[in-house]
Amino acid sequence: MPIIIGLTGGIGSGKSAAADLFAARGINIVDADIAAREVVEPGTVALQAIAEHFGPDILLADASLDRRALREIIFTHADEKKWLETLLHPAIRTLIKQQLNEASSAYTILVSPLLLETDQHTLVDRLLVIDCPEADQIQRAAARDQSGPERIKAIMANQLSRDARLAKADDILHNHASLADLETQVETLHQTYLSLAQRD
Ligand SMILES: CC(C)(COP(=O)(O)OP(=O)(O)OC[C@H]1O[C@@H](n2cnc3c(N)ncnc32)[C@H](O)[C@@H]1O)[C@@H](O)C(=O)NCCC(=O)NCCS
Ligand SMILES: Nc1ncnc2c1ncn2[C@@H]1O[C@H](COP(=O)(O)OP(=O)(O)OP(=O)(O)O)[C@@H](O)[C@H]1O
Repeated sequence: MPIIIGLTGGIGSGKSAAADLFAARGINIVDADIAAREVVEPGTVALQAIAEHFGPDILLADASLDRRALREIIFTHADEKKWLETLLHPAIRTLIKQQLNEASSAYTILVSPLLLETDQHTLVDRLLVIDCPEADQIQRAAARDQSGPERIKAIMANQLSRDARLAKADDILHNHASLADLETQVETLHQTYLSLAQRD
């Protein structure tokens, strides 16, 4: 199996932006946030369990999950977050493993906000952390999600601290400057990973 690079970072740190730059270089990306959406699509057992637990108001008119409503609940009620994670994380892991097995590029990237908070880190060979000042995380995520800074801070409080994440990194992308600057760093790492993949 090709080497798997785990890409993680806090909300709004630039994981998707970095993953897009690796994808543009032909690298297969497995994205835990996308897997997390797939396991709750209409018709899944997980969505049915969520509707039974939180009540039918958690569904939109088209029977899909009201993600904004669930987000409000789980980041203000720790017990409900635990319940949801116990339901979803095993299903997300199974789907991620399946998608990693299907990857065919020289190396593969698993991008996940909770790589270190869950057992997903056991699926990767090397850890790439994307990092930026917390003020940038809050400003970028709030602008992207049309959400208040307090909401973003509440999510950050449920994720590993910046220092704890950096302490575990094999490689770091410093995303405090422009997207062009990020691309320069991605290109350098891409060459490193290609060399590592050839050695394997
Ligand atoms: C609560 C939900 C419905 C909110 O959906 P929404 O579309 O608003 O956000 P999205 O899924 O794009 O997540 C945005 C960001 O929130 C953060 N986040 C999401 N879930 C969690 C969590 N359980 N703990 C900490 N941070 C989280 C991540 O940084 C993520 O990138 C959704 O995030 C969810 O189902 N979370 C539980 C599953 C999970 O843990 N997913 C994370 C990937 S494994
Ligand atoms: N260096 C940068 N300069 C300006 N904007 C940036 C930069 N990096 C990322 N962004 C923007 O900031 C926002 C957050 O980035 P992105 O969505 O990649 O973060 P993420 O880590 O994937 O977040 P999440 O954990 O919520 O999935 C996006 O709108 C993105 O385009």
